[in-house]
Amino acid sequence: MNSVKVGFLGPKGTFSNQAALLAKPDCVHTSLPTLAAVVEAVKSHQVNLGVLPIENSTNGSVVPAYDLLKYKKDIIVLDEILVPVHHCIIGHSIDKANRLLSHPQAFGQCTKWIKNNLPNVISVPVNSTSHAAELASNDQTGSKLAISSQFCADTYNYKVLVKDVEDDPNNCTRFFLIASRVSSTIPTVPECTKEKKTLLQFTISHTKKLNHILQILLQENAVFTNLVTRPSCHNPWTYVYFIECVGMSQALLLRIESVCDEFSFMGSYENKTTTIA
Ligand SMILES: O=C(O)C(=O)C[C@]1(C(=O)O)C=C[C@@H](O)C=C1
Repeated sequence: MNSVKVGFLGPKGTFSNQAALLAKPDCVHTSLPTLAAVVEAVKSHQVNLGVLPIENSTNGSVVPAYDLLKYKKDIIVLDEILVPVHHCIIGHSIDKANRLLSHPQAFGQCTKWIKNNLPNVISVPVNSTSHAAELASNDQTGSKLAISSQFCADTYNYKVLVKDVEDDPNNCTRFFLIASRVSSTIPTVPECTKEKKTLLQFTISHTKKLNHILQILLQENAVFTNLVTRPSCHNPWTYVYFIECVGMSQALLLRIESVCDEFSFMGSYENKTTTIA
């Protein structure tokens, strides 16, 4: 066990906990109550690393995670971690239930099962799948169910009523492994190379500059793997852009930066999702 601390959205038993164990099995894993607490713990060096759910293959971008990365020049992404996500129903009784608890992302990944099996049950969003499982398992009235994981059920010996309720059996969530850009214990300035995936964050003075940036990427055969926009929160209908692409180079970074108002190279890491054929 090494002394490097990895923060994750807890309590223990979340998919974020699984991501931390997958990425850094020999580190100290620190449970935190919210995604904001994970980012803050990294920034304040309470932990050396953090895992942040960023995108699900069924439900799309984890918007709160992107909003936590907005304008954060002191956070760097060191890696992406893919966790297969199989949801189960935890609780005491399907028939008595009138509330279904889980993380909001989980509801969006289990829409078919919920519609077919619990059409009249009220979905109640809570901070994480393991918190949901704790509430449902401790509810003696039997009125609460949770969407959570077998990992969580095994961790606390909770009762699993139904397995694999996700819409897509290939359901998978992508996590960023984040660190403080100014870290004494972690090498945090990954080299930007053509083979790796690179994450950039920027703002532009006019949307037509996005065309220019796309043209620059096209000229250099860089391949887009993801593009997310979030409101700038400075002026209506202006955005912070997060782009990931393979084939970035230092020279390309400088050309893109010259077009942007604000620009941040947020990290470069092994591409685990996109075949660049
Ligand atoms: O609640 C958890 O178990 C989490 O780790 C969060 C989270 C997410 O934010 O997407 C992670 C993976 C799943 O997609 C469901 C929820």
